[in-house]
Amino acid sequence: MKIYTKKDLNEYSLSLTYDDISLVPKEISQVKSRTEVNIKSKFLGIDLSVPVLASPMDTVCGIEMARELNSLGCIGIVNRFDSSLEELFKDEKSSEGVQAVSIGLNAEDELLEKIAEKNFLVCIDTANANNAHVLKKCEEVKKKYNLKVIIGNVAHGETLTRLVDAGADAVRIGIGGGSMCTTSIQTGIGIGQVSSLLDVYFHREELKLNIALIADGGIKSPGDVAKALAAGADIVMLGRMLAGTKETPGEVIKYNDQLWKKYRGSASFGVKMKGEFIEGEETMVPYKGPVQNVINSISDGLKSSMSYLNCNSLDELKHKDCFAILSTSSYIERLPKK
Ligand SMILES: NC(=O)C1=CN([C@@H]2O[C@H](COP(=O)(O)OP(=O)(O)OC[C@H]3O[C@@H](n4cnc5c(N)ncnc54)[C@H](OP(=O)(O)O)[C@@H]3O)[C@@H](O)[C@H]2O)C=CC1
Ligand SMILES: Nc1nc2c(ncn2[C@@H]2O[C@H](COP(=O)(O)O)[C@@H](O)[C@H]2O)c(=O)[nH]1
Repeated sequence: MKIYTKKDLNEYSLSLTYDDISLVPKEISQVKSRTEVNIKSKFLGIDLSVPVLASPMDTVCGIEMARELNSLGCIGIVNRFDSSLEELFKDEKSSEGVQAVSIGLNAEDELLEKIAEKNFLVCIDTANANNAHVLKKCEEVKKKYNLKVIIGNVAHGETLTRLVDAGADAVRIGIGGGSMCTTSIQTGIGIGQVSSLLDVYFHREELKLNIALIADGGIKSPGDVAKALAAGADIVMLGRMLAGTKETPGEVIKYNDQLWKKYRGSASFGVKMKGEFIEGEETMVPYKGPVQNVINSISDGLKSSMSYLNCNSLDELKHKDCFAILSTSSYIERLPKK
């Protein structure tokens, strides 16, 4: 069987996603215990214990989630759709423990000044970073307020230099791959998440650009987190994996003797409240309890993956370069059976 490097995968004829690839352990690991594996990193100057960002969706990240993730050594980006941003600036105490917020293209100076006072990380939350108006907003936020800026999304690395020139510090990679996403069905846009990530990764490396890469959408398990980081992401952005946890905004609902919480796309009817350009769905997900359980499971899975691959740091994982492409049967074989 061929062992693929990132470059091989990037040149593969078909677009690939997480379920198409696997990591291959092929050397003697020197790791004595998974507890010793170091998964610490820095993202735009912030120290992380686990390289996870919560997506700025209204059923994923409000103030409570952002605070809890901060205390767990991750980052939660407060969403722009509900009343969270208003609450955040109510008084001095309300923004304690929060590090990042999202804004739309129409964000005004009044809001940006408050954000700048707190020196928050700003995510310009749009579907398409390859848009002149998004780049203009990015330039404005950088020039006027000199904040760290995340923009997105992109599916390909072709325009990466333009994003960097506009001042972007990080980019969300992935169009059409989110679990609530109907963009591909509605528009025919988007490729597999792994191929998107690799393409942007190689553009960054070849052009020696200084921009952090966020693998955003389609990550379903700690194993997918490991694959995304091995494929070149600096951090992963999660929606579905964090949805349903105690700290997400929204009520816990009892139905058929089971507990549920709502999860919906930012371009769903429920968020937009008008029937134009709907590119997202809405669902109920089982209640999962504290988000700490999810983060612990990601931390364990990632450390274990790195131990198999003889990696002691995330930087080593990024340079491991040992992937397989899975046949459909070998993908199915790897799933637990009843
Ligand atoms: N990762 C992904 O694949 C996607 C993610 N999303 C998420 O949903 C959120 C809400 O999306 P949505 O309200 O549709 O749009 P955005 O919030 O991204 O809209 C940003 C602005 O861009 C304009 N625009 C022009 N062309 C497009 C386009 N092709 N897609 C989207 N906007 C466009 C919009 O105006 P007008 O509406 O008048 O055109 C709007 O003024 C996004 O912020 C993003 O987080 C949405 C779609 C895809
Ligand atoms: N096309 C759409 N994409 C959306 C929408 N809302 C969010 N998103 C994207 O999905 C990820 C989360 O993905 P998941 O697989 O972890 O659930 C999020 O960060 C956005 O990039 C939407 O309505 N339409």
